[in-house]
Amino acid sequence: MADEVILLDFWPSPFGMRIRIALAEKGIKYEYKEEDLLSNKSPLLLEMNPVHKKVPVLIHNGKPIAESLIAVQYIDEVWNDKSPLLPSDPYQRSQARFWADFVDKKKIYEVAKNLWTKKGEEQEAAKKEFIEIIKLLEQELGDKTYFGGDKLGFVDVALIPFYTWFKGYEIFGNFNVEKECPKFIAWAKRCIKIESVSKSLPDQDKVYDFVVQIRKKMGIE
Ligand SMILES: N[C@@H](CCC(=O)N[C@@H](CS)C(=O)NCC(=O)O)C(=O)O
Repeated sequence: MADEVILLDFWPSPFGMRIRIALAEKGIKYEYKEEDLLSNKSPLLLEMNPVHKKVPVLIHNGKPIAESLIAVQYIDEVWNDKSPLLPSDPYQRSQARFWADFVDKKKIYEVAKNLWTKKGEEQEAAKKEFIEIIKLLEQELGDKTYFGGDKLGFVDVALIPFYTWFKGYEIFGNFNVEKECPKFIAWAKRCIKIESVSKSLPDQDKVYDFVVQIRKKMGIE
């Protein structure tokens, strides 16, 4: 019997984008179910992720896997015959996990939210922190084409979705990431040329319009 794969997601979610890329890398067909997080959470989401009540949730043959980095690793383990995302060497694998975890521990999403929701000192502090995080990632990238080496890997999948939000960060934060971190932007541009990435990510203009809409809802001028 064929696998049943469902992704509960919300289109601008960078966490959901990770799972979309991983599924695309493996060539897995799935049903995409959009959660409208701007209105009520669906009974299905509450049932499938009763602990965090957040998207994304991957549902494989009726069983839920929540938390995007865990779901991406699950995909890599279950469909292990194609496009491995994590290295086979245990040490290299630990390092890939370290840097993907770094992305979440540093809370890029929350730091960046202060770029487009705050002004003055708070916004300046967010800008500084954001650039510091990106510079550390640039160091880790070093001379590699991707974090995964010569092909897309776990850290690339964890990180590239945030690039779709950069237009909003830069316009409302009034700064230019490429000026500060050209190597990072060159990496992002390489990633979005890959088919599994390009077909899984919304374009920056669409996410920017979403940011504008949320700012309006929050009453930010
Ligand atoms: N650590 C989680 C983060 C998921 C997350 O923050 N999802 C957001 C959408 S981008 C959400 O569902 N928010 C709804 C809420 O917080 O109630 C993951 O990696 O999956």
